[in-house]
Amino acid sequence: MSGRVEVQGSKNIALHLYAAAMLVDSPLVLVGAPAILDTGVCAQVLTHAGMTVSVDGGQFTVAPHGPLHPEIHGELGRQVRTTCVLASAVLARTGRVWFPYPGGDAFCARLIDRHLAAMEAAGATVSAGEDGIRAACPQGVRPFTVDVATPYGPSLGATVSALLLASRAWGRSRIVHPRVEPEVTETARFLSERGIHIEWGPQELHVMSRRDPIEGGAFLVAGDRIEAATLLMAAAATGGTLTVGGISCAELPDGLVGTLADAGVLLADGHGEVSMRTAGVLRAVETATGPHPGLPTDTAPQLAAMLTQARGTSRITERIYPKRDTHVHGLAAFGAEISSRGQDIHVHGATRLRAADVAAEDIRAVTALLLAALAAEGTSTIRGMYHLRRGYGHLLTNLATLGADITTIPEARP
Ligand SMILES: CC(=O)N[C@H]1[C@@H](OP(=O)(O)OP(=O)(O)OC[C@H]2O[C@@H](n3ccc(=O)[nH]c3=O)[C@H](O)[C@@H]2O)O[C@H](CO)[C@@H](O)[C@@H]1O
Ligand SMILES: C=C(OP(=O)(O)O)C(=O)O
Repeated sequence: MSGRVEVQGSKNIALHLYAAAMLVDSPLVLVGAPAILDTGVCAQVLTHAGMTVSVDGGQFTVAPHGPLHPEIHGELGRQVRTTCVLASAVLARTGRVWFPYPGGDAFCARLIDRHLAAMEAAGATVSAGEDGIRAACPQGVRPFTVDVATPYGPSLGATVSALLLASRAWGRSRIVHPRVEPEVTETARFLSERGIHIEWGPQELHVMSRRDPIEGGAFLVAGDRIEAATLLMAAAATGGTLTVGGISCAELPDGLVGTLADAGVLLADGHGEVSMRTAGVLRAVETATGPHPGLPTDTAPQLAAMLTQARGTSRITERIYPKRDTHVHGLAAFGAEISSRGQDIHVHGATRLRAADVAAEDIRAVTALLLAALAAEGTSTIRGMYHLRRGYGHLLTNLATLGADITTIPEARP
């Protein structure tokens, strides 16, 4: 598959900005909002909380009017991962909130204790029930110190929750062991541009907020580095060449660029685009996911699919989640020599994949299976497109532009 395509705005950056949007006191437009199911769900969450929201042509427009309803809608909140971050914004604004347990991909336990610790540190009494969690601080949130480290490294989501709480805590707050991922730095840039003073130390983040209104204005959502990685790997797995617009090499994490280079996938920076070619047959790699700028955990399933076409035995070690391997049995159905043991996934190649009928359980697993189907001989059927639509707006159209022949069949939602 070869050609030129554009990535849309980043799913995971946009999802955190939708939460930050609940802090503004005047209209805000997020430009480049991805056309994904999660964007629609967040728009409804904000509407339920009392904001006026419209989503049109990549513009997510939000206007506050009056006090917020202190609740994240139960059914909606259970559909996205950033529920605690959305709840932190409501708590920061109203001094109370009820929210359901988060949704998102269920590839393993995804704990939320650090989000709750940030709420408690900001003065809230937090009580967890069967259906959801209530947090209340009738006097409003106050400046605080919270450590967002977990056994798997600092939490990205909890860092953003703490940032949002600190932005309305009127004083100086400290976030210890923050996660420095683009989702965090872009949310911090959004807040800084709106008058929240943020200082980055080696192990700490200091946030100074004053009682001034937080103005909306406009903010551009950065390109989706995970979608770009998915497209690059799809082209590499099928022996093609590709140019991806809407992103630059500087936005691709070093761990991703280095792993691709080791596999023989060479990238070159253009003007706001990345070009890719392969240096002969793909080679096996030994790599591990890790904090930014390491190899993102959200690219590991697609990488496993690409490595089925690489000569030798590859090893991908997962360091963010204890186990993220729901793609492994699906790839094996295509004839891939792949196994999962503890945090390691081994792939032996190069394998001539054969068409398969498979079902995917989460967003990156579904794209890994799609990559395998494109590299395989024959026509495959992949179920679970709901997961794809949750995070990719026009991946199928992009793949078709590059030469894939894909037909979508309506299926019931899980
Ligand atoms: C640091 C990192 O790579 N984060 C990834 C994580 O973000 P997300 O924000 O969803 O997850 P976190 O960074 O919060 O979680 C990372 C790890 O910490 C644990 N944890 C988290 C919060 C908490 O309160 N307690 C706790 O123990 C989680 O179970 C997980 O093992 O998943 C997203 C979707 O795959 C990815 O886009 C992010 O890149
Ligand atoms: C797991 C992911 O998403 P979520 O956190 O929304 O489930 C992902 O983006 O790879």
